[in-house]
Amino acid sequence: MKYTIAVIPGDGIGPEVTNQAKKALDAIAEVYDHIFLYEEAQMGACAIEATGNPLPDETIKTCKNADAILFGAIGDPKYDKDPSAKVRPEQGLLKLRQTLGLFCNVRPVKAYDSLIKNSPLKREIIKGTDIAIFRELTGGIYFGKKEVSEDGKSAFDGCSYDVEEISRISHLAFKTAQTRRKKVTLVDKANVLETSRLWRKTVTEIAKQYKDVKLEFLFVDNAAMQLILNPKQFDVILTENLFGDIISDEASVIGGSIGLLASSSLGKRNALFEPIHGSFPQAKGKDIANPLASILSAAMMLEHLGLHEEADAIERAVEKSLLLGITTEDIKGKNKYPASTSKVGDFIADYISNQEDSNLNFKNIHMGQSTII
Ligand SMILES: NC(=O)C1=CN([C@@H]2O[C@H](COP(=O)(O)OP(=O)(O)OC[C@H]3O[C@@H](n4cnc5c(N)ncnc54)[C@H](O)[C@@H]3O)[C@@H](O)[C@H]2O)C=CC1
Ligand SMILES: CC(C)CC(=O)C(=O)O
Ligand SMILES: [Mg+2]
Repeated sequence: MKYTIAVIPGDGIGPEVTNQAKKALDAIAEVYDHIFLYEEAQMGACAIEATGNPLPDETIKTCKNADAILFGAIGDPKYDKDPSAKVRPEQGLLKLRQTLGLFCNVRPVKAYDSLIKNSPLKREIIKGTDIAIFRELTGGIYFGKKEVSEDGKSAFDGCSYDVEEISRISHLAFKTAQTRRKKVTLVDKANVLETSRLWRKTVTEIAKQYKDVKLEFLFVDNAAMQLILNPKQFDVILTENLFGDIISDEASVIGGSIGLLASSSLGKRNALFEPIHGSFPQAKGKDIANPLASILSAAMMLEHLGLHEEADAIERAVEKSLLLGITTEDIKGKNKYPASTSKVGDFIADYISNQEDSNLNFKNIHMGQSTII
């Protein structure tokens, strides 16, 4: 089959990690006889430099016409250091999510057995953790009215949600829970916020349609603590935009690194796949960033396209790389011969191409010094 994939590499490490995801997809295309047509588009700081606009119309058009969108990351210190900048890379991403109506951001978090021994968290606490975070992506405070007073001495960010915005993601969260361990935890701040009280009321009503799913509530401050103390209590976490953004970065510690966490952003017509991390500018051009979150985002994209076997093939390759220690320094540490970004990508692609060959000798897979089997 032929698929058109809009690719938005973005800024910082975005292009490097997206290139590795494309290597994995190219290997899949070869093994499973597909054609992936990549249509590259600009967004973020690079788009501001080139056009003055963080989300050019051309990018929106490319995304709308594609079967799926693969995105790297945006963001640049030039804008982070300048609070008065009126045009910012992040506006591009927010506008794309809003324009395409990508309201449901799914962020899976799992503890890989092969990484648990190196975790700062206790083995018995994280072993077996498997959480799906459902983060609302086009509402809440990120999209509310913003104001700065004329004298610059006060600022305002409004947060609003309506029943429809809460309902559509909640149904997806409950349906997913039905295929998993049948539990949804709504994370909110309903002891303080009106928007959170609307979430509780709406989700409680919706839960009546999913009687086989248990619904629990946690305040976000407690949820942040519970994630570290007892992450196995969670199956599906359902939450609003800001809370989901924050607790998913926290939850990535359970997974071993933020460089491992992939996500899908789903709308009615379009779907975008991206790592949860940002543009990690300190690593730009150094070939040290972990590409696995981007590669696993490509796997989520294949799953979305109905290519289940192909998605599994990528996941198996990722698990193998973790098992063999063919990993970047965020997982391995700087002093233990970490593999570079591109070497990890090469390994994943080679493994996909050759995994049917049970006699594959991993020592020969272009890993140079990082081959330690
Ligand atoms: N979806 C997106 O495009 C996002 C963009 N950003 C933007 O990214 C820029 C940097 O933001 P930060 O807060 O520093 O977040 P970040 O996620 O880029 O980096 C935070 C830390 O996570 C680690 N990290 C991130 N990605 C990694 C990878 N692939 N491999 C290994 N380690 C990794 C690094 O230790 C890094 O210092 C900012 O301009 C921000 O606005 C931030 C979050 C999401
Ligand atoms: C860069 C922001 C717009 C959002 C963010 O941090 C995220 O989606 O993870
Ligand atoms: Mg974030």
